[in-house]
This record gives sequence, C-alpha cells and structure tokens, in this order.
Amino acid sequence: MKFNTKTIHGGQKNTDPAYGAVMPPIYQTTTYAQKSPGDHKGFEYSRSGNPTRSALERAIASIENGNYGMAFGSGLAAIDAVLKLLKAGDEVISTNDLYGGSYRLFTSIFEDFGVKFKFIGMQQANAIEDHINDKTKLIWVESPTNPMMNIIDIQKAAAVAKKHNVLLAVDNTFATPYLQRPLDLGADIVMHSATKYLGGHSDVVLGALAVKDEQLAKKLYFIQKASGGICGPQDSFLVLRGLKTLHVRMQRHCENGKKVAEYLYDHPKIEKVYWPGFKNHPNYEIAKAQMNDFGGMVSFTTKGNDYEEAIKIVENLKLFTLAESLGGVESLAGHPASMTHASIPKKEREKTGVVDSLIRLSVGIEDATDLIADLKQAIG
Ligand SMILES: C=C(NCc1c(COP(=O)(O)O)cnc(C)c1O)C(=O)O
Repeated sequence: MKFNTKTIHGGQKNTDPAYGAVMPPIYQTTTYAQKSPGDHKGFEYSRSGNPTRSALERAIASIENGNYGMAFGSGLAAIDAVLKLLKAGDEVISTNDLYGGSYRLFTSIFEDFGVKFKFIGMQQANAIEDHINDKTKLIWVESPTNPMMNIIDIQKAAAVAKKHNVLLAVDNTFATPYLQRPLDLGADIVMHSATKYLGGHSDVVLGALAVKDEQLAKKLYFIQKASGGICGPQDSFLVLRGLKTLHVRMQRHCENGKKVAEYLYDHPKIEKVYWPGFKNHPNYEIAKAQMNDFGGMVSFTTKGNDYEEAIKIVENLKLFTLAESLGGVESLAGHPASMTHASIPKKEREKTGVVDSLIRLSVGIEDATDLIADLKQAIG
C-alpha cells in the first residue's frame, strides 16, 4: 500500500463488525463486560486499551512503517513515556535546538529523577559520537528542528546509535511521515505531537509513538498502561479523521511554505530566513536526501535583529494568527523567544539562534497570494 493510501486505510479493518460502520466508532466507554474473569472481547478497561485508540495506534504504525503504535494525551506525554524507559544515572544526548516544552520536560522533570541530558548541535551527526559514554542510553533528535529548521542526518545518527547500542528517538512532528519516515532510516522510535500536522485542524491535543521492535513496543505499552498518559476515544477519532487528508494537506503546506520562504528571502526588512529548501541551507543536501519536500514551517529574523519590529509584524498580521502551535490548516505566527521557547534560558536559546526578533510561521493551506499579501502589509 502506497503512503497516500495508508493515510486513509492503513491499519484499518474494513468495517466495524457490529454494524458495518465505515469509520471506526467512538467507543466512549471506560470498561467492557466479561463473561467470566478474564473472558472478554479483547478489551477490559480503556486505560489499557480502547478500540478507537487502537484504530488510531494501528494507523500511526502503518504510516510510519512501524509494527506498533501508541497514543497519548499530548506530544509531551508521548516523550514522557520514552524517557520512562530510562533510570537514574542514564544519559541522553539531545539536539540543542528543540521544542521548548521538550527542553523543559528534560531539564525540569527528568533531571530531578537523575537522568542527565547533554544538548549539542547535531548538524554534523558525527558530533554525536564524541559525547557518547557507557551511560548514554538515548539520542533525541528533531529534524527539521523547532524553530531553527536545522536538518539532522537521521541515517547517520542511527548508525552512531546502533554502533554504541543506544536508542535513537526522532520527533517527526515538523516533517510528518509524508516527508520522512525515521524508522526506515534506522531510528528505533518515532514520536509525534499529533496536535500538529497529523490532526491537522488545531482541534485536538494528542501524542503518538511508533516502533518496529516487539520488545521495545512491549515496554512502551507497559509504560502507557502503568503511567496512564493515554488519549480519549473522541480525540483518537479526531486524529484518525485528520490522518485521512494528511497527504493532500502536506502537499499544499509544502507549496505554500516554499512561496512564503522565497518571498521573505528577498525582502529588504528581513535579515535571515530559515527553511530547509534553500540551496544555501547548511544541510540542504541532507534535507533533499531524507525528505520528499521541505515542509510548511518557516522562521525568519528582522534586519538588525530588531525586537520591536518583530513584535510589530506579528501584531499586524491579519490572516496569520498569532498563536502557539503549528501544523493546522490555518496559518499561524509565533514569537518563540516569548512563546514556545520561553522556558529555555535566554543565553541557551540564543546560542542556537532563537533570538528576540525570530518569528516562526506555520504556513497553512490558504491561497498563497493571500498569505503573501498579509505578510506584505504586516512587514511593510
Ligand atoms: C506547541 C508547540 N509545539 C509542541 C511540540 C511538542 C509537544 O507536543 P504537545 O502535543 O503540545 O504536548 C513536541 N515536539 C514538537 C516538535 C513540538 O512542536 C509549538 O511549537 O508551538
């Protein structure tokens, strides 16, 4: 089955056995009747398993070419589950440009439990190996990274991870499996904030994991059940429905992202535009090799890193909505320094380029001429 068919049919049983419903029903129930203790129809309690969530988990596994999928109440809950594979004394090597909430989960929660994190630039994937020691258990990658749009060579990172018997997890939120499938590139775990492109309509908060390995899946299912960070059936249904148009939405996000990036690139009031589709992007060749297109996320800075100018722009946008999050059909603008990455200390975030004038755009699927007209009137 090709990807564009998997988004609709992947992991789905043709129709519901009860009444032939074509779409998976929303099983809004906490518990399931048992003929005698342990004698049930495959489900006993919705924290450990729910038919609607299972349909979503199968769909996520299918589109990421995994064998097992797990769904959680948010992207951070999914990341939390991955980190619960670790114990005190273990070390994680993470990209130093990543979602602020992930950085906060690592440094404000798991460091207190004795897990140590090293944040490094991974634009040269071989640099990862320099930081591996006998305590390293996990490598955490985003690519493209949020919000600097760095590209990390997933295949190379996977080779380093395998050589040292370390897990590689890839947060695939920005790219989605439409653009790249990290498990096929050698990653052990792929993670999504399905809140973003997979749900695609800014109407559900949900996280997901997909893996190939059965033993790893068993550990993550145990963590999902024992920690209880699951998503509900209604939210599962919304993401399942979102997935069915992922391919057509991503195609338009990519088309519009390119047009917006190119418009900003030539603008006299714009200093730098971060988008992996530019031939002068430091890792353009890697992006071209590991992605089918370059996505709908674009970041940029104002001339002279002018903070006031940046705030004026985001306040003046009318079609782009100034809001947290990304990946919905509507275009969003954000100011990472004061919004999504505010939890990262200023000196830390500025090391990776998240300066006070940085603006991040989630380019939606509106008509590109309207989006560019909005940017033109807001920037001047
Ligand atoms: C809300 C935002 N990001 C969430 C996010 C998360 C967390 O997902 P949540 O569903 O918001 O918990 C994980 N990974 C990446 C790459 C993300 O971008 C944002 O960047 O505006």
